[in-house]
Amino acid sequence: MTQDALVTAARGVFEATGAERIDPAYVLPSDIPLELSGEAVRARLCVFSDHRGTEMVMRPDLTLPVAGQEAERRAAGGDGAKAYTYAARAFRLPATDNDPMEFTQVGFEWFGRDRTPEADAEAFTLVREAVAACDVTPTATEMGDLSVFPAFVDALGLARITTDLLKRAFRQEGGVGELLVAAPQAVDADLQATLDANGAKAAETEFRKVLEARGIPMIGTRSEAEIIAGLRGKAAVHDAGGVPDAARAALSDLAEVNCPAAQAADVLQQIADKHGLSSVSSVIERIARRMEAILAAMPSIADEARFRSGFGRRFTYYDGFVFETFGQNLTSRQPLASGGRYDGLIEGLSRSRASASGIGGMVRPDRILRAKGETA
Ligand SMILES: N[C@@H](Cc1c[nH]c[nH+]1)C(=O)O
Repeated sequence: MTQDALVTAARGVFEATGAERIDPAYVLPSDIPLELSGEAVRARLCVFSDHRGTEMVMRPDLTLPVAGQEAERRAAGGDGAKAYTYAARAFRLPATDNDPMEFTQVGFEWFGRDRTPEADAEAFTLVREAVAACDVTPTATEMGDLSVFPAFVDALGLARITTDLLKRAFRQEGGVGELLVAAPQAVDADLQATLDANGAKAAETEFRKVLEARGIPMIGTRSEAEIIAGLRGKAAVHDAGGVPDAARAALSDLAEVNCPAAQAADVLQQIADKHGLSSVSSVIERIARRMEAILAAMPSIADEARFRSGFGRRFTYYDGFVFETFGQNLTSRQPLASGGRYDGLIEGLSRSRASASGIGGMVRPDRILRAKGETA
């Protein structure tokens, strides 16, 4: 199959559901993708300035502009359940030699449907139908659920600042490992003025002085405000003597979860029982029901899918089920299909003028071609 034939095949699967075709804005103000992409994607955004010097960005995926358009529609009074489908170009700076800067994603986004585990399963199996229509054999699937870590943290009953810090750290590259050491390091002395500064602007000024004194340029993908918030949290946790032992033990067990997806609910339940965290049971129940529905529709997935507690940070907008599917000739950073749930995105993009559940998924025909050992 040529790449065009793959696009047609995948698109046919999504259009057969009755979803509306959409081709939203190519160019977005950069603040939206900057906030909502995880660090891995953020570093790869194609950014430029318009005539006023405002930073703009080429859409790094379709979920963001489709959700942006849907947020506008809902903020203007539109409602109901909506399903969209696209076969459209997205843009990211290549992470490897053989990755293109511009590529096609064929996918769908559903808004305003019930937030059920059965809907998660339906979205997953629809993506897999598109993969099957492309006649490629997946080699592996990774699953995760971004509501698990926050639920465990909440169940631990920690001080608010520690809870916030842990949740934020989970979303960042490197994860929470650094926070789970027994005796956390104090924040360096030269950063004290930043911590003591009054107000965000003053803190940023102090922070820039430290960077200058140390000769460090701001080249990372985290903003100054984010770094300072992280420093504040770390200092507070250090002052409090670190994350309490019982919480560290529970979160360390959680961080290690990497098992066949069909066992995920049981494995998580054992950790919850061991550490006496009964309030996570509804999240676990949801994972069990979702997997049951996926297995009922696709029994063969049992051998292919794994569940990892730390999985799913590529986009910050995900807040529930997430998955990626891989094939031959692709690295672990090059899924040929992926998707997930983002129930908070419409509310975020509309600045709370609207809210609606969201879930979607897509396939990448260029990678499917590679997985099949064919060239464009
Ligand atoms: N936009 C995601 C895939 C997705 C679609 N809908 C939900 N998730 C990506 O590019 O990886």
